[in-house]
Amino acid sequence: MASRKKNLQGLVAATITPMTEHGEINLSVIGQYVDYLVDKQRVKNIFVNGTTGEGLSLSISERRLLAEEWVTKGRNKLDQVVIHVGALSLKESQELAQHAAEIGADGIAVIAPFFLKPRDKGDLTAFLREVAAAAPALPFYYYHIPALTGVKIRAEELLDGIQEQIPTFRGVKFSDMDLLDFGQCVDQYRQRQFAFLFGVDEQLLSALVMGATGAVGSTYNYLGQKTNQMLEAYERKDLSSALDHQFCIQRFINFVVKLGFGVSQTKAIMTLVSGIPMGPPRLPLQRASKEFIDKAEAKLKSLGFLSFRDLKNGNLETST
Ligand SMILES: CC(=O)N[C@@H]([C@@H](O)[C@H](O)[C@H](O)CO)[C@@H](O)CC(=O)C(=O)O
Repeated sequence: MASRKKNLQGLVAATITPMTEHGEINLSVIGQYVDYLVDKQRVKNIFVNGTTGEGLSLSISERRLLAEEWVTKGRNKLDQVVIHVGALSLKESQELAQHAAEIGADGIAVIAPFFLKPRDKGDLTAFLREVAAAAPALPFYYYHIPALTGVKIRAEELLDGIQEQIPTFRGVKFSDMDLLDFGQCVDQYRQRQFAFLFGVDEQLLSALVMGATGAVGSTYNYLGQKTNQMLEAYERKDLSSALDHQFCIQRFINFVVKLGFGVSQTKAIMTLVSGIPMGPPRLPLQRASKEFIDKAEAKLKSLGFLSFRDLKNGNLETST
């Protein structure tokens, strides 16, 4: 049986994988990264080797090393470390799941295999069940991200009967804009105490209204503090303040989306805001352009998201 640890809730940062200028994973900054999330962003849960972490662009041994480092450095500091173990190969996914259990991770998540795809719910459930079985003591989350996997099976459909197939099933990480599907997951399965983790940061307030119990996302690396303020306002039923916070977050995301936003740009923004070097992305992704970085920096400053006191290695010029 999966441990009855407290449900994964609140903000979960989808961690970036720091890399050296030569494109190797850079484990040396992970301790600093954990402290930054906890102390500066008030984010105490992480989701490792997912989309933002370029998990599918890493080798299995790199994924193992990263998982180990995050678990080790997060010990006694973070609440939960969830490792994404999805892969195209069932064997690799099972190996990573087993490894996550061995190193003491708090949970695993899996995306749908996206090259030879499951045709229907039955195929997908069968794959997920085999991965979950490799780590029978770990809470299991389905990572629903149809725009990237191309697997369009609705989450609501998948959740029907899933615990009978996967006893360790604990929730869904829902990275899609279909609030009808999300709302119906909550409506039909909340009595099961599942975690409903929303993954579209710019729409989180709407998902909270629908019953989201937490959120996993890339922007919580550097807008965690701001998003926590929104969660607190929502919690005390101050919808007007919650909306102000959401709109402010949207102003930034809308701005960068128009410039072209993805994992490379997330790495550049996190480097700017935290002062911790995230390095370049791995091919086929290309570095964010200087033009993007300059514009993002100006926007961050204008929205008050850059605090110069926090900069550790002088990545930025001094403000005027
Ligand atoms: C497609 C994508 O990368 N979505 C992000 C969001 O956090 C996204 O960056 C944010 O909502 C801005 O659009 C997350 O859902 C991804 C995520 O949680 C992960 O890295 O595994």
